[in-house]
Amino acid sequence: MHKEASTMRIAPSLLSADFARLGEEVRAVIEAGADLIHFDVMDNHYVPNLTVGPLVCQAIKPYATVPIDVHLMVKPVDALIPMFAEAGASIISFHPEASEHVDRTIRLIRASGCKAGLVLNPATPLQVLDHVLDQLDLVLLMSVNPGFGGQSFIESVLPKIEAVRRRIDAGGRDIWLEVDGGVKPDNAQRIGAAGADTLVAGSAVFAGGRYREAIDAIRTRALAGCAR
Ligand SMILES: O=C(CO)[C@@H](O)[C@H](O)COP(=O)(O)O
Ligand SMILES: [Fe+2]
Repeated sequence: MHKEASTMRIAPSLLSADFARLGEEVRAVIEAGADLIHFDVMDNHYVPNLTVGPLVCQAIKPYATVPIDVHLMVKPVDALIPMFAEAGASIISFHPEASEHVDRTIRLIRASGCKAGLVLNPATPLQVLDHVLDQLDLVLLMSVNPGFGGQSFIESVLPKIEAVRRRIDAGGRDIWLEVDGGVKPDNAQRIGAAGADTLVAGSAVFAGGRYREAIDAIRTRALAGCAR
């Protein structure tokens, strides 16, 4: 299935939420129109930062009436997959550099009942998709180097989004194309025009405190880009 112009999912990243009130934050962004909850897991090994694990995913699950989109920035990755599936993840994405056997890790995610995503850093070549794209439910393109919220969007990722969109459309399967890092109302139109259908936004949603305004602005501008 090719991208429909009306599809633009917004996934607020909890990395910029108030961690003392995570359940309420999850509820608030869903009420404000979030389609997914993006849950960033960092291990201070694959990336130089440390966040949260399956226990916290399990704790927010009762508040999450939309799918939890787990972004694993951990190495090694396989042992955590069944734990996150058990904790309520709907989508689990990982970085190919963090797995010795990418095909096996994708199969593990799907066998655990979750949708599988592969995450490409800004400098990761598209060739990593070559033999696995038809097994994926989602491709996540990083538009910052992973590890921190609040960084600036790396413009050179735009042609990469276009290239992945072409590959997905050529394959004819419904694979989501998610973009993560530095997404703001200001650049959402260009990201939508390049072919993304799912946008992660952390600081842009949580920093201003006006969740609905921020989510609506990102979605409206991204959809305007699709319509061009
Ligand atoms: O995975 C990551 C960072 O590694 C992201 O999900 C960020 O948390 C997004 O935050 P903003 O760039 O939107 O502030
Ligand atoms: Fe992320």
